[in-house]
Formats: sequence, structure tokens, C-alpha cells
Amino acid sequence: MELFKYMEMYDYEQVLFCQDKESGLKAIIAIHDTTLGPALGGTRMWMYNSEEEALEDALRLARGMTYKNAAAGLNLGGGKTVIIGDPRKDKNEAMFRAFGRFIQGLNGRYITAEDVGTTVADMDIIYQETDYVTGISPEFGSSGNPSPATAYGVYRGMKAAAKEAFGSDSLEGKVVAVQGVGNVAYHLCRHLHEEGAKLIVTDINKEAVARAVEEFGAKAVDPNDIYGVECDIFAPCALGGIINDQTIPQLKAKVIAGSANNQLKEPRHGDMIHEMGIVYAPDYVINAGGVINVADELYGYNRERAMKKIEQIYDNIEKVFAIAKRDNIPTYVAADRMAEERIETMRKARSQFLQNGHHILSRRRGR
Ligand SMILES: NC(=O)C1=CN([C@@H]2O[C@H](COP(=O)(O)OP(=O)(O)OC[C@H]3O[C@@H](n4cnc5c(N)ncnc54)[C@H](O)[C@@H]3O)[C@@H](O)[C@H]2O)C=CC1
Ligand SMILES: CC(C)CC(=O)C(=O)O
Repeated sequence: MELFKYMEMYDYEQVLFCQDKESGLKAIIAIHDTTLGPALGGTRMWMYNSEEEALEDALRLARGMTYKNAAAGLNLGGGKTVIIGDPRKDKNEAMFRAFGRFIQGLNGRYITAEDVGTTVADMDIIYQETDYVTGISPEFGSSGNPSPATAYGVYRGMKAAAKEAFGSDSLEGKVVAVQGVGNVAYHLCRHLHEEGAKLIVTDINKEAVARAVEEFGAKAVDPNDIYGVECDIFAPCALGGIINDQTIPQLKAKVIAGSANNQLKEPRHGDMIHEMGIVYAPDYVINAGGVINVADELYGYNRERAMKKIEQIYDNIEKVFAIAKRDNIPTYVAADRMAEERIETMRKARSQFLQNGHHILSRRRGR
């Protein structure tokens, strides 16, 4: 990849490569856009096949956070970190301390939290080096693990999508196929089960599948079979890029609504599902519950306030559908339009000078 060319094309502000030989830290922090405020986005730890793949993931995820935070109405920009390594084997205290110091060096331009492969315990270690971390243990006044909040937001957004597709937002009796039953999807399955939905689940982790089967009466299928199962709603809750040329022809669902980031492999796949009449709840609008929850820490965490805002993901998804209909465009384009309009409006509103802290002329004092 020609990095600067790519950064220019999608307007990235900054990319940082962080390494610490002793602890094995190899991290990439990507800051996409800070028009609305400091970049907030989680840290993913994953066994990437190459540095190129890790860089691509960091860049795509960071840009997604700009859109997610803007669409959710947060005063936050977008950024994300990937750490290259196996989260089951390669973690150590020094690694997250070193990473915390790199974040501290950014002086608040980037704030982190959990993502795939990282936990509240990891965030607690980072917190020893920097204040710019959220989703740490509740005993520090934090909101803790964001996954249940993300799941609740996805559940709310799924109901809005069901209303659009089936004329009612009730999920009772609906068949929902869930790909990946990890941190977010476990809680999502709980909400769906409580409302009387029928679950079909898959995961590469057999224990995760067994738990969903036992606790929610879910039917289990092999990972490759999840796309083609007979269902009303497909909920991608594992990794990105799963709506693609190979999977689209298999889909039987009328709705796609799940927590995974970057579900469309390429934008044209969003056009394809639109043409098929599938109601797609754009990933970064429906999965904003976690970031809304951790962002509330910036005001002194209040769970009730955060949950109220997460509930509004229902309204936000409806807003996206309304824009899509008004402008006769696919929902993923409508979501981008909604986010971009907010960023542009705020960029313009901020164009007049306002001194921040000390005025530059104050330097003259004492001379
Ligand atoms: N945790 C959160 O609050 C948020 C998570 N997300 C996104 O939601 C998705 C899930 O996140 P988490 O639940 O936190 O991660 P997780 O790692 O706890 O769960 C993901 C699950 O997917 C499974 N999986 C991986 N590849 C698979 C495959 N090919 N087929 C079937 N299962 C597979 C894993 O074994 C794991 O159980 C990710 O894309 C993440 O970026 C988005 C917003 C917030
Ligand atoms: C706090 C995290 C859940 C934010 C994030 O990285 C995401 O929404 O993908």
C-alpha cells in the first residue's frame, strides 16, 4: 500500500507505528479525523497474516469510527488501534503499559477502549500510564465492558430494521441467524431470546456455541453454513468483510443487522443487497452502543443517561431509512450522508477563531 496516497484519498490525519521490543508490542494507531473532537476507538488485538493486513484493518476501522461517532451525535472524532499478536498467548503487562505511554504521548488526541481481543483488565493496565482510556473497571468510575451496551444498541436497531422489513418491530417468532457468539452477540442473543426470537448460531469457538445452545435454545450450524440458513434476520457479529460476492448469493434473510464493524467487503456489496431488497442496518449506526456508553465517561459516567442515548439507536436507524427513501439511495450511502453532513456542519460552525486556554499573546508577559 502506498500509505500517504491512501491517507490523502480518505483524509487520514495521522498513523503511528509503535514498537517495544522487550514486551513484543507492535501496534498501529490510526487517527482518521478529529473535526468533532478527540478520536475515540477501541484497540483490537489479532493475529494478522501480515503487517499490511494489520495496517489496512487499522485504517478502515479508524475511518469507521469517525462515521460512527458522528452519526451517533457524539463530539468525538475517529481512531482505532490494532495490536499484532495472539490475544490468548502474546499479552503481557509491559506490553499494555508501553502502549499506554504511546497513547499518553498523543496528549488526548486519541482515546482508547476495548475491541476484539482486548478486555477490561487490559484497559486497567493501560490506565496506569494514561488517562486517555475508557472501558476500565467500574471501581475507577468507569463504564466497564462496553459489549452489553453494544448488544443492547444492536437489539434496538434490529427492531427498527424489522419494522421497516416486516411492518412490526416485534421479534417474537422471528428467526435470527447470528454469526459469532462472542462478547456482544452473547448479550444480543439474551435480548432476542427474552423477546421470543428463534436463534441459529455459529462460531469457530465451540464453547461459545455450546453456551448459546444451552442458555437460549439456539440451533447450531457450521461457520460456513450460516449465510444460507432459512431465517428472517442475519446478524453478523464476528469480523468484517462478510457481505461479499461469495456470501450474498447464499443469503435468505430479509434483514441484515449485527454488531460487526465493516460488514460490507466493498461499497458495491451494499448496492447489491439493496437491489435484492434486503433491509441493511448500517454497521456503524447499529453498533454504536459501546462507544456511546464509554463516551459518557467523558462527562462522569451515568448509566441511565448512557442507556437512554443507546436506546435512540432505534430512531437513528429509522432516520437512515428515511434518508435512503428520500434520496433513493442504499442505506449504507444514507448513513454516510448523515455522518458527513454533521461533520461538515460542525467544521463550518468552528471556522471562527476561539482561543483555547492561553491566548498566544499571553506569551509576551514577563518579557
Ligand atoms: N465489543 C464491543 O463493544 C463492540 C464490538 N464491535 C464489533 O462487533 C464484533 C464482535 O465483537 P466482540 O463480541 O467484542 O468480539 P468477540 O471476539 O468477543 O466475539 C467475536 C466472536 O466471533 C467468533 N468468530 C471469529 N471468526 C469467526 C468466523 N469466521 N465464523 C464464526 N465465528 C467467528 C469468535 O470466535 C468470537 O467468539 C467485532 O466486529 C467488533 O469490532 C463493534 C462495536 C462495539
Ligand atoms: C468502545 C468501543 C466499543 C468502540 C469501538 O472501537 C467500536 O465501536 O468499534
